[in-house]
Amino acid sequence: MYATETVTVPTRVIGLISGTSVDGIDAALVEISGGELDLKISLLAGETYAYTPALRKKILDVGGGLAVSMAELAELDDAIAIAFAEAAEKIQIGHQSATLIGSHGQTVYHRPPVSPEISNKIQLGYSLQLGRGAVIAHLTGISTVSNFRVADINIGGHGAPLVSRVDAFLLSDSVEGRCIQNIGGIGNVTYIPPRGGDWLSKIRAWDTGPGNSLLDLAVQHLTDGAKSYDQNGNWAASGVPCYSLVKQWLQEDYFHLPPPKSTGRELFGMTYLHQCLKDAEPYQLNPADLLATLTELTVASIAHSYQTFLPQMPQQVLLCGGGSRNLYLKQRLQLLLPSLAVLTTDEVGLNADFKEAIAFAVLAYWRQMGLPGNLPAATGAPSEMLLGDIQKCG
Ligand SMILES: Nc1ncnc2c1ncn2[C@@H]1O[C@H](COP(=O)(O)OP(=O)(O)OP(=O)(O)O)[C@@H](O)[C@H]1O
Ligand SMILES: CC(=O)N[C@H]1[C@@H]2OC[C@@H](O2)[C@@H](O)[C@@H]1O[C@H](C)C(=O)O
Repeated sequence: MYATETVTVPTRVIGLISGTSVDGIDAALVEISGGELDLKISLLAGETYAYTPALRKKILDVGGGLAVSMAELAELDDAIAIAFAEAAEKIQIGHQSATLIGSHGQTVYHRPPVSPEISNKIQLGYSLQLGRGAVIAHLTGISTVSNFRVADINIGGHGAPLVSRVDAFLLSDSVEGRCIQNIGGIGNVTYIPPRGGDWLSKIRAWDTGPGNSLLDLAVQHLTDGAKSYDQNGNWAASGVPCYSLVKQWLQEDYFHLPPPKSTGRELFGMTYLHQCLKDAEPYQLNPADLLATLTELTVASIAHSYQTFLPQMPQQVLLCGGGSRNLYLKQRLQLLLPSLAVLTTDEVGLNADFKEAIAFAVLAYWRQMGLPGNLPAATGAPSEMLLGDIQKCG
């Protein structure tokens, strides 16, 4: 991989994503300049716009395997695109208009590829993000890049994680080695050695496994849907983890699979939680202990993956995503990784809540400039690719 520097005029770009938590559309209005090594961003506005409860339920049902007709699927695709276009309109209020949108859309299905090392029946991956770019472009009048994962998947990659190339150019440091750890519904990491020499070729990235997905589902289960998550991890903090269960759960095949690898709610979803609840029955855990144990699984799977798959331990872990607001989880991760400083990306100047939305703004900007968006070491693709379809407007 080689990297470019480019003289550019700052471009105003909107990044949009709804992640695996399906908690709403993250929108970031960003001013971007430079190419790769000289990439610069300035976040002008960031907001999360909740889906209507009906739309959220439909997305979770379809993502969870509910059979729908093709007409219903098309209707859902359009409804998501309309919600994304509304988010793009709202985030610009009080600001100069953007000239480009990068929209990740809503993942409703993700199947990693089957590689020759795993089976002789090779199979390309499949990843479906709803919320067509064409509808967003027509409604907003702004050229829209979408469908980011397909080009990487079509040549054998996982199509994820895609934020890693952006992490590399926005969050590398000349002295400290860093792990950028997103804790959304699913967790992912980008390992970045200190800048210099052949640092780019040493970057590694993969999906670490569950982020908040099992925790959120457990909270909903324990409160009969009255609560959707454990704020700041307060409930879990009042419990005690059951280490025998954590040890048993860490035997999950996914945690032992070498990177590149990706996953989703298809694995770490409702069926998985039900199995965890069944495994927990003999221990008669109270709700707080159960949440503490599931939190421990998230942090232990992250720490285990660093110890197993990183070429070298970094000096810092920079957390981002909603899980970075879970103080108990952060504290537990620090205990498991005592030699590293566990911080958030906010502490190095990049908003931890909107990093993914910012990343898709940058990916759209690179697409427009003709620069690649994937990192083969992260996705397993054999080469760098231009990512996303451009839907021009006007
Ligand atoms: N203050 C908080 N305390 C504890 N947990 C929080 C807090 N704020 C957010 N979260 C957790 O973060 C989750 C949302 O995280 P985020 O928006 O990063 O996920 P996502 O982007 O949908 O997922 P992914 O990165 O997998 O696509 C919530 O569902 C909740 O579990
Ligand atoms: C298929 C899909 O949407 N995957 C997400 C998901 O959420 C976290 C993890 O799993 C991740 O790697 C990926 O998203 C981020 C934005 C990425 O591609 O970098």
